[in-house]
Amino acid sequence: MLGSRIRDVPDYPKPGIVFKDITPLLADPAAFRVMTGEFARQARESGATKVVGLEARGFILAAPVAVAAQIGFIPVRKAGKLPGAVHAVSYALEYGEATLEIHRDSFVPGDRVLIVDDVLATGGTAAAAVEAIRRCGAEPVGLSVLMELGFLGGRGRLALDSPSLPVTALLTV
Ligand SMILES: O=P(O)(O)OC[C@H]1O[C@H](OP(=O)(O)OP(=O)(O)O)[C@H](O)[C@@H]1O
Ligand SMILES: Nc1ncnc2[nH]cnc12
Repeated sequence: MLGSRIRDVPDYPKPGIVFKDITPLLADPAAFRVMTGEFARQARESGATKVVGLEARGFILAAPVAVAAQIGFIPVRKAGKLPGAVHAVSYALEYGEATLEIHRDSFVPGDRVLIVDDVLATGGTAAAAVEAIRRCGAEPVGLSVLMELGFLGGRGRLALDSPSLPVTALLTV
């Protein structure tokens, strides 16, 4: 049901990339509710005390999870968007390079953090988020994504740095 709401867009944003467009899913309230409920269940089962969303599509998915699971939402933003003191991590993703940032004071001691995003491709973005959270002194307890592009090896890449981090995908291609 969720898979039928994701649209393939060939050659976007670059030739050779098949872009997984989640906007049809976001426009379908039943599908959005199913997805949010599944992520919220994972948040509860992992004992997460915070949900991190990755700008920009990750924000849309993670914010309702935080509300449903009744835990705080923490934004990881692209460089230059957060007003406070930040930790910054640069990384490569399937179709480019970027720097993400997180407020240094995002967490309290003992916080357990579930990262929520739409797509796990090469794993560069997720690995950078894990590093940023750790630099803040908090513990990542899971990565939950809507769709994993298995052929790009993101899960294996994450396992190199974080062998015990549970990675859960609602859909895998
Ligand atoms: O596994 P990777 O190869 O790192 O790719 C996955 C990331 O790529 C996309 O983010 P993008 O930077 O395009 O941001 P957006 O949400 O602002 O479109 C997607 O939302 C993931 O965060
Ligand atoms: N193929 C893809 N589709 C959508 N988002 C992505 N992020 C990285 N690769 C992607």
